[in-house]
Amino acid sequence: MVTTTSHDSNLTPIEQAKKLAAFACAEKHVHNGCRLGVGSGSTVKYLVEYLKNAYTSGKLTNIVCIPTSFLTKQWLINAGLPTSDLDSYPELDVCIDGADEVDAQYTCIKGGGGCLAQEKIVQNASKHFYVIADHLKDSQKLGDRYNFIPIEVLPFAAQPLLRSIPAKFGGTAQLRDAVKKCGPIVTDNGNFIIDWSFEKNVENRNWQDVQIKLANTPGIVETGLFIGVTDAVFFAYPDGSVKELVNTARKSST
Ligand SMILES: O=C(CO)[C@H](O)[C@H](O)COP(=O)(O)O
Repeated sequence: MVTTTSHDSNLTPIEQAKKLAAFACAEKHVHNGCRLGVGSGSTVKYLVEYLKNAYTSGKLTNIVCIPTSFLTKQWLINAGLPTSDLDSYPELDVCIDGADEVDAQYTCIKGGGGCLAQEKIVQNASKHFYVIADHLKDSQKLGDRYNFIPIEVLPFAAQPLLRSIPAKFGGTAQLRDAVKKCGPIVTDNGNFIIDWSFEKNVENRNWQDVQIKLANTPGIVETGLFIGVTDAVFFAYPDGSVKELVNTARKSST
């Protein structure tokens, strides 16, 4: 029996929404033979559930999954899904990932789970990028829903960057602390995360310009800003509805 239904009455409304978004997106955009980038985070866990069901039932065949984090890799392996890496599959068809916030221009903040560098690398290797999210991540303007931009930095550069990022761009910056470890979070790449709380009252901020300046700063590995790369977002609501918002600007450029 194919069990790709997404309804689960044991889930809270918000978890149910995450699951609905993941299932609806995968149902539409993951095809047989797909080389699939698999994002990170609690919404992606439902994507892995969908893939496991569809793959073991024979509904999906010949797929290969490329994880964006250590934890996603473990989930994929435990689910018995064919799992590989960018060394073997440097070009992917589709990447599906969660987000912390998506604005009206489809710009995303990612990295709440600290996996932003590998997520961006896998997204960049993929022809299409789809975001799955519950409705709480849907915003008009970055900052309406989420408070900071995660930035992965080399540990060697962390202290100067904690001063220079707010000095150049405003707001405040802090090193992300691990919960059960005495010290900062260490990413899958051995780096630290600076959470930059940007000022919310800046009108028409040019995020592309901010991204370019941050990316050109020595010691910054990557930022959680995903600009101009999202083909569509699947937002799901606790009432069971799912909206696919297609980025028409992106469609005409691909
Ligand atoms: O970017 C991410 C991890 O680095 C996640 O996709 C983002 O934080 C959303 O996570 P969740 O689905 O748990 O809300």
